[in-house]
Amino acid sequence: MIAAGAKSMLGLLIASPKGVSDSNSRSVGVLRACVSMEGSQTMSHNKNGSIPELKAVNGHTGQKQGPLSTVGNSTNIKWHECPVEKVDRQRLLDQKGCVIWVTGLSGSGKSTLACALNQKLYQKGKLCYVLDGDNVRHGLNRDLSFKAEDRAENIRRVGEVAKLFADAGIICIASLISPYRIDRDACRSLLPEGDFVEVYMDVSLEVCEARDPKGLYKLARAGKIKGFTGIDDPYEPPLNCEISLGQEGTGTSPIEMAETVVAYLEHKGYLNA
Ligand SMILES: Nc1ncnc2c1ncn2[C@@H]1O[C@H](COP(=O)(O)OS(=O)(=O)O)[C@@H](OP(=O)(O)O)[C@H]1O
Ligand SMILES: Nc1ncnc2c1ncn2[C@@H]1O[C@H](COP(=O)(O)OP(=O)(O)O)[C@@H](O)[C@H]1O
Repeated sequence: MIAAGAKSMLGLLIASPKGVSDSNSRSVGVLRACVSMEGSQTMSHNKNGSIPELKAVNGHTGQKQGPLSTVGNSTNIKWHECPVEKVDRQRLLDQKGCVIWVTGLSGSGKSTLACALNQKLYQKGKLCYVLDGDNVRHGLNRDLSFKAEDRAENIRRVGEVAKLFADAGIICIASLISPYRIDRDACRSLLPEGDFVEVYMDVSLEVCEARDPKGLYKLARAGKIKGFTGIDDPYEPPLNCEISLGQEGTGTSPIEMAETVVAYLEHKGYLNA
């Protein structure tokens, strides 16, 4: 996709996470598309074979704007603006950054859908990243248990990370049980209207329990796992999600479900800048 001139270089660099939500719940940028060109070398990208012009070139590498703020326990902080903005990254990628939030019981098919969707979008040349609950608990969230406040913190962190990916212009697929409505709604409120797409895996407990691919329901029923979602811990289904999958009469294979989500994204204009 990227044809670089001999001495040109394009990198997606992860900058230090300075971002916090301001009062407008503005998207935060920590992924910066950095372009370095030497001499007359040029880089080509996108359909026209050229790097899109920056929306606003202000001749400096960044500046701190606005008054000092206090956000949570962080005092005397200032927002740092960069000349490369979300809109520029989106034009580079020819897509719009957003969060596909997949919620449902354990065994409802969240991870399977996330991977099938990632694959479909990849085949369309779209950049995605999957944040899977199980996987994120291997690293960033390894300090969290399954008690209610830790699940809330799990969702909050993944919501913030997903917001950063969306700000990077990436289609971020977050697949977590995320059992509590209030936590999912808090993640929704971090993003601009429309950029949070809640996908509910509407698969009954009976079906999930019959699948039981990890044997966890069996352990929970035997009392060997306490506080298991659906057994002795609650799951609150969404009231107003964008997409509901898994009901009788709709395409229920992972591929059909992924196609439903792709069609939604296409219809809403997320697959073009
Ligand atoms: N008590 C309890 N309740 C529910 N799930 C449990 C529990 N203990 C371990 N697991 C395993 O952890 C996976 C869910 O992690 P999540 O981060 O998605 O959960 S949550 O959103 O914080 O509720 C979940 O993975 P999935 O089956 O992919 O959903 C389980 O394998
Ligand atoms: N659409 C589907 N139809 C039938 N079985 C599915 C479907 N999606 C996933 N599965 C199966 O259900 C089990 C749980 O899927 P998984 O994606 O791991 O769920 P979750 O991430 O919600 O725990 C796996 O054995 C998987 O092969």
